[in-house]
Amino acid sequence: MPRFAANLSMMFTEAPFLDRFALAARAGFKAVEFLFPYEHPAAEIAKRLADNGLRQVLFNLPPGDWARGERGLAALPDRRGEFREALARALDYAAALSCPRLHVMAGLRPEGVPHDTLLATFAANLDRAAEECAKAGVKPVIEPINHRDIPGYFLNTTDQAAAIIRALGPERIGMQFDLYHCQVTEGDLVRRVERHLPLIAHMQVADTPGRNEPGTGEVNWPFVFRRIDELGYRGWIGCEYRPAGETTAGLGWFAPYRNET
Ligand SMILES: O=C(O)[C@H](O)C(=O)CO
Ligand SMILES: [Mg+2]
Repeated sequence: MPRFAANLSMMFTEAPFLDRFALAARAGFKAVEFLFPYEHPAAEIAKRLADNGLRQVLFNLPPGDWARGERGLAALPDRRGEFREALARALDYAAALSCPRLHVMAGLRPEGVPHDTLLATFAANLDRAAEECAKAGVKPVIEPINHRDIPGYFLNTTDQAAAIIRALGPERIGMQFDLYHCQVTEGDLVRRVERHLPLIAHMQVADTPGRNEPGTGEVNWPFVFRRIDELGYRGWIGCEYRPAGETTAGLGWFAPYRNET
């Protein structure tokens, strides 16, 4: 059965961030992910994880100035120093939280910079991240993101991500396969999971078109989850969705999987 992790950046937002760990545990989750932990001391988050019997399965490197619209640094040639600092900071938190995956966000395509320059920067930064992460027992992951949610994001399709991962080594870099983004950009979900399965190191889910919980939109999730299980995927699926209403009221979809996490 698939294993689901609560995304504490998008779920349980009825409560302050540090209180969401207990709510996720009470709802039956055994693992969590979120976007960014950096507003809180790592020790504080580690305590919440321990107190609630939760595993941390993923979070993101610092993305630049998120409030100003920045969405990652890794493909930006003039931000390489900042990327190195972001990587070091993320690895400090990953050690404190025993987190096995770090999402390396590529960033938005700057005007007038050739694609090959961005790609070479992304590859060089990922190569460095893979080296540093390997020493810490962490796997960096990259995620294709649809251009409706993040116009201009550098990494957009699963094939683009797969080519980068294969060039750098799938044992060093993994794919963060967000089923929501794949449905928006490419569709053909199950065939794309089958195609990229050897490269997939983390998954995320939200229904389309609203990015709400599974069962609120157009995808037959019981079929997709059953196929993912049949394919032998044993990683985590992060619930990176905006609850349509109160979080626990929307967890009916999770009931068949609750004991698996
Ligand atoms: O938005 C997403 O799907 C990504 O997972 C993310 O980390 C932030 O953009
Ligand atoms: Mg995602």
